Amino acid sequence: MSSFHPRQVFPRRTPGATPPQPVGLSIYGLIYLGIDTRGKPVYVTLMYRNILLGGEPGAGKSVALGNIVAHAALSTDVDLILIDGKIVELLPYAPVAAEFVGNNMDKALRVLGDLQADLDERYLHLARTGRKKIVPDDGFRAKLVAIDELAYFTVTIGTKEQQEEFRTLVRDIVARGRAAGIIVVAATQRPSADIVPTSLRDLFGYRLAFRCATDSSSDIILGTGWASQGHTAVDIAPEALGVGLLRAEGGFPRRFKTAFLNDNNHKQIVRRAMYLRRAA
Ligand SMILES: Nc1ncnc2c1ncn2[C@@H]1O[C@H](COP(=O)(O)OP(=O)(O)OP(=O)(O)O)[C@@H](O)[C@H]1O
Repeated sequence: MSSFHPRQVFPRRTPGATPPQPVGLSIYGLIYLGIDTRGKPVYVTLMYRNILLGGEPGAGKSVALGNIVAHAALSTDVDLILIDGKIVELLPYAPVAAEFVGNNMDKALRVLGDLQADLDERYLHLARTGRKKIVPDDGFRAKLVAIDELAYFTVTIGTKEQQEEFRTLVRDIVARGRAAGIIVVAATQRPSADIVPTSLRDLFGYRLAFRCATDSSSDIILGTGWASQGHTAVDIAPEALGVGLLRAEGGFPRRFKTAFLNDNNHKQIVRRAMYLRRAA
């Protein structure tokens, strides 16, 4: 499995040497998220998984989401579907996205509807071949769906019916997508039971809680009972931007700080991703 290393994406050039072949990352590889309290790197593997990010406004969700989207952009084996109610967070990646949705409920529903139809086709293929998950040889490309601010589409914009339709589509894509090579990365600054009901939360293999106002909000992301065992995102200091608790399926929450890519880093990554994707 490949892990992110700047040399891999920006290979060293020797004057006069044959230019190196462009080398991208892979969505099947490890995705670098940051560094833990013992100084160890923290990675996630998102293929066949989903990740939920929650926490107070300004706690670091978009930065973490940006790290994941950056890795996916540099991975030529995945298509990006970006749904960003705030528009500005993911907009820099629009040039390398298969779909970019801003604050537009109709478009969000259309894009999610298309994903659901794609999902049906993938499951039909799995049924025909008698297998349980899509592999690269099946000819279906992996897709990464990043949603920045779930609540924006489930309580703020659109009609009640549209919000319900959005919820239903997201739940189906999260539930069935992992085996079919469709990954969902969803963020919310409102970790409450109406935005993230337990039945939806439990479908996410990875949960990442940034600073939360209450133990119950922290538990809504990490899972019921963790706060009472001392694992709560409430005790993250307000000034500890980018510090969060990451829990992988069946594991203990692990405290770490996300890597930080500034606007210029993102611009460079998008340029590189455009080049890699053209060459692929
Ligand atoms: N790992 C980090 N290292 C340094 N600074 C960080 C880190 N993570 C976040 N920050 C700082 O905190 C600010 C807010 O982070 P971010 O936009 O990710 O928050 P958010 O949780 O997405 O907020 P909102 O819900 O309001 O969108 C960033 O602009 C950045 O200045």
